[in-house]
Amino acid sequence: MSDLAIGDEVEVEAGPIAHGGFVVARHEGRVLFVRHALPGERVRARITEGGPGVRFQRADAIEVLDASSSRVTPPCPYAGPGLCGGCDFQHVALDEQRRLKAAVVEEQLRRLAHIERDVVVEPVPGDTGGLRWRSRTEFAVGPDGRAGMRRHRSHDLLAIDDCLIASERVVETGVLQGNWLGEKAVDVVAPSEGPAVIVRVPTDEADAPVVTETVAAQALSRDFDVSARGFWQVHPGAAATFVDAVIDGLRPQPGERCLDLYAGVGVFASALAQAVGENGQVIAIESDATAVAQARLNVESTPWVNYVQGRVDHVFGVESTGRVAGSRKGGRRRSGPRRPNSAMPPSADLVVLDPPRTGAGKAVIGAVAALAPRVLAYVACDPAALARDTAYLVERGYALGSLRAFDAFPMTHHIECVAIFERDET
Ligand SMILES: C[S@@+](CC[C@H](N)C(=O)[O-])C[C@H]1O[C@@H](n2cnc3c(N)ncnc32)[C@H](O)[C@@H]1O
Repeated sequence: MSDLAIGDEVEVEAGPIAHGGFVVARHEGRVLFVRHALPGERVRARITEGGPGVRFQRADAIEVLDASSSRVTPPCPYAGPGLCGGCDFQHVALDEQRRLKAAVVEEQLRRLAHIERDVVVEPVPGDTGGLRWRSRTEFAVGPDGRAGMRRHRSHDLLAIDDCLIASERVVETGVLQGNWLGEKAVDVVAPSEGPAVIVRVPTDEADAPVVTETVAAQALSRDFDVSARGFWQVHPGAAATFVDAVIDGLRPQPGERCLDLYAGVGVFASALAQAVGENGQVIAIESDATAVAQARLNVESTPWVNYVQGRVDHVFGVESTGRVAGSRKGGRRRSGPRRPNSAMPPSADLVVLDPPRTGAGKAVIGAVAALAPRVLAYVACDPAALARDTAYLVERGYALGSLRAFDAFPMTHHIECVAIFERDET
């Protein structure tokens, strides 16, 4: 067993890409998760986390001894070992970033759901070389009041004078030149319409303005109001792309009953409402009170959408195990019987699930499957959560149909998938 300590340096051969954007390497039997390396490269890696006796350690590739042909000079001067914790793929050619992300989705599906699938990662329409796409960026504030980025897995602040993935409109607010002394962070939002806004976090968070975001999808073309601190896809092309992928996969018919779970301000609920018409029904569930208040206004013109505020597991009358997004660190969900909310129907034709990174979980998947929908669309920002929930859906008699993967977060390891599940009639 290796007894490497933090700060030690070793020469290693970089193996395959892993979930989280690291490559897997081995040193004297110990697994190293190495940042800033590419599969097949020989690198000098410095241990950054984990000491003797742990199962794996983290490391950063501080020198490339034998480079991959897919390696490029990072466009951003703040990307690299020990620097900004944001972008971890700036050293990778854009096409190869997408191949690596595809490999991660394939590997998670194989390992956690026992499904073999070739995945192709598509660019989001309108993407310009993977830079200047981020319409919402939260900057940390240092003790001197300057806004910047945190170093990887650290509270240390890196002062920056530009962020190449942030939209020009975000940077042009002057946020990086301002003095934000006394704030924990500043959030800058460049909505589809109106000027970019700066929100101080957390002092006047409660006063975050409402901004307008426009979705120009084939399935839907309209504006949505959303709090500047609320959830909205950060790539300007993403919301419309996901709406179209979901509607293409579900093929809603007039009069159908749909559920939109983890519904945010109503982007999928609204597209479903339009597709099923006034003889149909959409029940949308969202836990965040501000998002629900905005959603009710956003879907006002389609009164056949019923918004229910609450946690999806509680509304279904089940209790998920595991950590809840936003709960105390390490907190566990209580277990015990609950009653489903009276708004819950006995059956549904179509279901959209768009959970946070933790996924929906076995209990929610079980409750959804019990409604026997003919098709489900699962919008996933974490391939491991998608693969786990896929396994639960397969156990409940659903088969994975189409799977589309989108590069909605270029220059980072993150990816978004839209998976379609149909009842397995075989
Ligand atoms: C990935 S976002 C999707 C929002 C929306 N579908 C969209 O595309 O704009 C996940 C949403 O789930 C909400 N959420 C998180 N945990 C939840 C839970 N347990 N029950 C209901 N909503 C939850 C969040 O507030 C957030 O709005």
